[in-house]
Amino acid sequence: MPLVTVEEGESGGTVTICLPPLSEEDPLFSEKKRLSDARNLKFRYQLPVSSSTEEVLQILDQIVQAARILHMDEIELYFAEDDDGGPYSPRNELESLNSILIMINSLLTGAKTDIIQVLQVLKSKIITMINSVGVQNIDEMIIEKLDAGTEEMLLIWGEDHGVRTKLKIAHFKEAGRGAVASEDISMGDIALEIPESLIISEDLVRESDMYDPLKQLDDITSDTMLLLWSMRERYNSNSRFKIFFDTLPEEFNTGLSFGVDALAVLEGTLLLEELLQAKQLLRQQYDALCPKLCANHPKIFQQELYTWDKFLWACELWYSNGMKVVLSDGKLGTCLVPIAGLLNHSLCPHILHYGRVDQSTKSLKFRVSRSCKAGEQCYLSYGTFPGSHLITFYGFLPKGDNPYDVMPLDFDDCCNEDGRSNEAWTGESSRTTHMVRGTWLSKSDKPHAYGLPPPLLAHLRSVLKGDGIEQPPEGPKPDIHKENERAVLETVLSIFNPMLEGIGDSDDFERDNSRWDVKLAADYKDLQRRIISSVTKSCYSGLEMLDASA
Ligand SMILES: C[S@@+](CC[C@H](N)C(=O)[O-])C[C@H]1O[C@@H](n2cnc3c(N)ncnc32)[C@H](O)[C@@H]1O
Repeated sequence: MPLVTVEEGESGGTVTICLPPLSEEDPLFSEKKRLSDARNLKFRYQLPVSSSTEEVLQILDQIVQAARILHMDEIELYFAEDDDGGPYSPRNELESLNSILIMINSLLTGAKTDIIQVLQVLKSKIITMINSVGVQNIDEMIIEKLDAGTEEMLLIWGEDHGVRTKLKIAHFKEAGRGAVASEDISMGDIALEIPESLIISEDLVRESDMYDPLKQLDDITSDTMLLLWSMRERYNSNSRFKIFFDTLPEEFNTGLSFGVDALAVLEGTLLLEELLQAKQLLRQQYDALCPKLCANHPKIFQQELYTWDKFLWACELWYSNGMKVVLSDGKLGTCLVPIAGLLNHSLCPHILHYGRVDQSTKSLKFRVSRSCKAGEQCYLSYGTFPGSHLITFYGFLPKGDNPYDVMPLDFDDCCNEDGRSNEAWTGESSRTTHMVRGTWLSKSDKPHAYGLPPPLLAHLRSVLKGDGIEQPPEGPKPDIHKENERAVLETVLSIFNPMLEGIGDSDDFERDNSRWDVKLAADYKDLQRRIISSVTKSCYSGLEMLDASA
């Protein structure tokens, strides 16, 4: 789906700028519409060519606010406060600003002289804004060494097979290998291009002798077939991808490999349960598949290549390096993409979209959405994941404030006593799942916002008031009743105070000398403690404020 469509209109000395209208097919349509209406934002703007720079920038501010709403995801929308026009997250900001830049560039092509000036003012401001997203959000890693042995050979192999790159490989203290710009890469440029023929995809299993026995199994997915294929290919000295397999780590260090000490540190967190369940599921999958395949087809599935440890290694490989790609035949699948698999993740990435093979060039292009200077690490976005997911499947916590680090809250009371659901503001059945995140991320100045998400407050206010009708979080000012407010804050405290007790005080061991998993588990627990304490502190300040205004 194109992010932006361009409609140029010029009548009577006006430039018309159209953002794509909100689509009713967007599952978040009604909430985005409500928010844009509440803020009086439009998706079509008219700029007189005679406008002063100040006037142009004022309209641009409105355009940017509207684009931010268009590009909001569910979490950003859930936490959006009515007095905060953004930015909401580096991802949302980069998407929004890039979509406007694409539109302006397209308007500039063939524009008449009088409108070029207005468009240039817009363009230069947008470029400044994009650059400042990087400056404000990036936390650089420390390069340990640039020269990278086998990785260098992987790059040479790639270039011999049609890879084009403006990246070289470096080692970083915090993240192992990563990619660094070997020259200045400008916004919109392609940092890396991988021919489709180098992508490890389902087709390779279909072409192999494994396909016959595998396709006879019930319920086996293409992803699992490919995982089993990679377990053997890893040791195939004649593999076309030998150099790729040779550069893979011996150990992946994801949450799936946490030892007992690390798991003990996680006591009191939801992550402990998640990790144990994920591992148990993998073990069940292994037991159901590998022993039988090895017994029935010993020539194809050699027992020594299909041990539990090797299966777990392959799972970690696919979880931490797999990319969802739409191939040129239109099929979507999880693939391994040599060289691209060396890019690290950032909350403020350079590369946001990379999942579709270009039909005309039959290659996967990694285009930067913000510039990357020579020598800077070039980052990818792995997705909008909370820390628990990144630890489980990738084995790290990103630096900086992660807006997707949310704690879910399930409420049973989705309906009123008479059984009506609360459809007043959502237009859909009411949420049963709410969430919180660190209240330091809230930018609202409203006295009754408490740093908590508007839908959660609306839900609790209505449930505790007893009328069961939720106020639209962005709608007319909610009626503030002090006793109701107190009850809301006390309810939140009654959930989070026991959690804080359960998680306990900060572990007082020497982290720097601990194993990687124990240190990571302790960092995760600190983060959870910080989020929970921010919620309880905000509630206590809210209660104090209510007392003071009594
Ligand atoms: C796709 S690979 C990237 C290349 C990887 N650094 C390597 O040396 O093979 C994903 C892995 O890189 C590491 N990684 C990626 N982004 C990171 C980050 N921001 N901080 C720490 N580690 C990161 C994690 O170990 C993750 O599982």
